[in-house]
Amino acid sequence: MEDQNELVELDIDNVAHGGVMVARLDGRVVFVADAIPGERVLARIADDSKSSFWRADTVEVLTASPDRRPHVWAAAALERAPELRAGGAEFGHIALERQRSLKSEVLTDALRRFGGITRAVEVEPIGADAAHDSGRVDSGAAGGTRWRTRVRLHVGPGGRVGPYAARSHTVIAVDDLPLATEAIEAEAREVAKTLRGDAQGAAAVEFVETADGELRVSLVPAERSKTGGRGRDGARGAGRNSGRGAAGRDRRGGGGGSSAASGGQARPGDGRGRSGWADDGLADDVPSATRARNDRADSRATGGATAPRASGAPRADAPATIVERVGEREFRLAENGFWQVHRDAARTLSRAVGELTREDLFDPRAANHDLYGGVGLLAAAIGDRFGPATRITSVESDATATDHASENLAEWIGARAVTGRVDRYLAELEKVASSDDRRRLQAATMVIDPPRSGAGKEVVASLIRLDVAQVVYVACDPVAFARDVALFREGGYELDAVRAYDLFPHTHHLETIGVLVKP
Ligand SMILES: C[S@@+](CC[C@H](N)C(=O)[O-])C[C@H]1O[C@@H](n2cnc3c(N)ncnc32)[C@H](O)[C@@H]1O
Repeated sequence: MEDQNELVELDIDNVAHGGVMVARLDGRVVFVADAIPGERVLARIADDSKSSFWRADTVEVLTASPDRRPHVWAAAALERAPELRAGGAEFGHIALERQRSLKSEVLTDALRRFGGITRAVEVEPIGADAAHDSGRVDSGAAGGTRWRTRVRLHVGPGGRVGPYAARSHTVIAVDDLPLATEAIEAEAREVAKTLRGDAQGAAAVEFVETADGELRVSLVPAERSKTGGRGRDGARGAGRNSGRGAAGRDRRGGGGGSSAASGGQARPGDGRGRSGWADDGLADDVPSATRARNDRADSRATGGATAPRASGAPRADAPATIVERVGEREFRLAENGFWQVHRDAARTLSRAVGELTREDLFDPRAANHDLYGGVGLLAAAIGDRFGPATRITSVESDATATDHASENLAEWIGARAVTGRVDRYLAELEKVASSDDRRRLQAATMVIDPPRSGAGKEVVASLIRLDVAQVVYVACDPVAFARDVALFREGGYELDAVRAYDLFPHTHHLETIGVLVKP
């Protein structure tokens, strides 16, 4: 029997959820990183502690897939020792089209195993990667790069700034950040130089570039970084010093983590692991010390690259408000607030939600909701699609986001934003709803965009009991989505339209939108 660190030859069978591939060794499942189905690889056993499955890292490709490409990020390539490969681009060695077909297999498999539905769903490219299909010119570079407008890097020993290595918390040095916007990459380079030797007590650095090119940088203090920042689930965490440019600002990521939960049996991880800048860092509660820095004009003057600047004046605790844009519409949000990571994601999701919501089931005067609403992005998409008379309530656990949602939705007189946990909000609604309320809820469209763990039993059960007309479900985890779909099906709903988007190229992540209706 092989041991950890032993080299084995493996034939790669298929893809698992979580960015790893499946091989078998003496009948045991082995989850293999940096491989492609159809390949034969030499792999090093990295974890043999579980009886049901092992993990391994590819060290050499013996028979290459025709879809193998030079890794989009040298820091994550096979040429590096597995423990020094950057995390957060676990599909970067695969042709983009094949990446999408692998994601499609994962979604299709999840729907079949967990949702009881046989339906193949294509994963569609977005932004510049879709431009050749649509004829539309989008921002960002093609080839799945330069889309990440939110990045978290970590500070290691000696003030080394970099991503975590894949599947570990080792901070590794990198020369570039090809998935990040060019401005973030340039800024990260400067910040890394500044912090080298004097990390200023920071454990992480978080970067945001807004739609208007404003760059915000935050230092996350060591004492608070362990509580994380905010992932897709919006969990609160780290405090930080924040400001525009060179050291002081933050945000979350959509891609990320060496997640897993392969098609239902053995699982290579918990699906929310952290790796590299894909670890969704989003911090809160910013104390003091801002570094004022490049604004858009500065960025332009320097071709997007921004020079470092010494720390500026201290600032108040409250995070600054930034502006993001979807088409002509502006969204105000806290600099550390949730916003989609890919520069074209907000637009893609807004459009998809508008298009997929069933018009025949939509009643503008019903008790429509945008659950897990953030700053109101999807409520606005519904308002834009169905007009000024649209009634819609956004429910969001983050009070600052709710305040911003109220502002962002101000043009719809029937729109309001509520701070609360969705499960509690719905439970209360069930308790207090009058018969008129119940009729309005029965006619309602519920947009739900929960964290990676999904809406879960309680929320789905409430929506079923409220007997709502349709649920437009935006999901960043295909397995959690499929599980919730199964619950809806048990409650008499069926999955109507479903589409999926490659919002996180070169990672294993994908976004799915499904509409659930009563047949
Ligand atoms: C995936 S984001 C979606 C936000 C928004 N729909 C968008 O696209 O910008 C999920 C949001 O849910 C919030 N959230 C997480 N758990 C929640 C809960 N149990 N109840 C209410 N909101 C929650 C987070 O703060 C975050 O803003």
